[in-house]
Amino acid sequence: MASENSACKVVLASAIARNLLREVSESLERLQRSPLLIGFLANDDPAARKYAEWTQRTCKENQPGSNYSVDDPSGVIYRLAEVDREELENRLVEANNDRAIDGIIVYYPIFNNRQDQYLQQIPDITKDVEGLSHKYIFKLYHNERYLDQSQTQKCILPCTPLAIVKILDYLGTYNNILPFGNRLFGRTVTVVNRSETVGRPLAAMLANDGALVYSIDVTGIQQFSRGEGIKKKMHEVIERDNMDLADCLKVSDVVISGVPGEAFALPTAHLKEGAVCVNFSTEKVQLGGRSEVYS
Ligand SMILES: NC(=O)C1=CN([C@@H]2O[C@H](COP(=O)(O)OP(=O)(O)OC[C@H]3O[C@@H](n4cnc5c(N)ncnc54)[C@H](O)[C@@H]3O)[C@@H](O)[C@H]2O)C=CC1
Ligand SMILES: Nc1nc(=O)c2c([nH]1)NC[C@@H]1CN(c3ccc(C(=O)N[C@@H](CCC(=O)O)C(=O)O)cc3)C=[N+]21
Repeated sequence: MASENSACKVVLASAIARNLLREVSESLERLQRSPLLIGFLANDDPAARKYAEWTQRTCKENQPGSNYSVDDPSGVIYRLAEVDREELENRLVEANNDRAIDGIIVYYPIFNNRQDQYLQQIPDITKDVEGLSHKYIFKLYHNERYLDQSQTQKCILPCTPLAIVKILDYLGTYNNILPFGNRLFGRTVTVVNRSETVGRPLAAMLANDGALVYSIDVTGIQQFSRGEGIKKKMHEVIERDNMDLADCLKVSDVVISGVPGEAFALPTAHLKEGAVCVNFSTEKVQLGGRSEVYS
């Protein structure tokens, strides 16, 4: 977050991503063959098309070495499938049965109604790269990190909440003296957004990691936490009708915003000294502003 205050530091996500991309290419090199990711585009949504282009670009950037070629790819191979939305369900079933396909991504919205939730459940869980299968979502909320008893298969987490976790880990918000799964103990976080794709899973993940989280949306404030001394196995949610955004900011070590549109203003005067601020919205956050902007 930019400021003339010299104690402030702006950190770009690209610097954080560099280390992670190295990890990705190292693990790709250990594979017997390059994984194939198929992206299904079945709408005219410009944001979805952009996201499909970004997926393709990221796959190319993850080629080990610089001599990537379509004929000799080594890394993640990406195939874009532009399909009619009425055909999508059958194409997904085919992709599930096709042993050459390792990962499936579907660009939403398709029908922009509950049929999209139905479609989310079609990709096989072993190919669902976005973690949209109900089993993954259930495990996220229930703080179960593995698919199997012997803990060999980690659950897939939604990418934007996971990216924010990685950012906070890089910045030292995770206390690595504590055991994994409890490393946010003692931290207070405000998340301004409670969408089903980002804000709500993020609040749950941070609370499951031990944080006290204030989750803010247009309807009000909820507290996500594992209770006093993080004694509970998974987070619980309590309505916090008595609090406003300023109350949350004053006690938060971390503030995460993701409000769509350009109008949202973060009342920076209420920020705690040394607070870490992350914005995942496509639009910039206005700085300053009144404390009751969320309502
Ligand atoms: N960087 C990334 O990877 C991603 C970025 N985005 C961006 O993040 C933003 C949000 O995306 P979604 O969560 O999908 O949007 P959404 O529209 O589904 O949800 C918006 C959330 O913000 C809350 N909200 C809206 N105005 C508010 C206000 N004034 N005060 C407090 N809460 C308010 C709503 O109640 C809702 O919980 C968009 O700009 C989107 O483009 C979304 C997904 C990934
Ligand atoms: N199954 C599915 N999953 C999605 O995650 C999904 C989707 N369908 N359909 C389309 C929307 C749109 N979307 C965005 C991703 C990044 C930014 C974003 O903000 N990106 C960065 C830049 C990213 C870059 O340049 O690599 C930015 O604009 O600053 C916004 C929006 C995800 N979507």
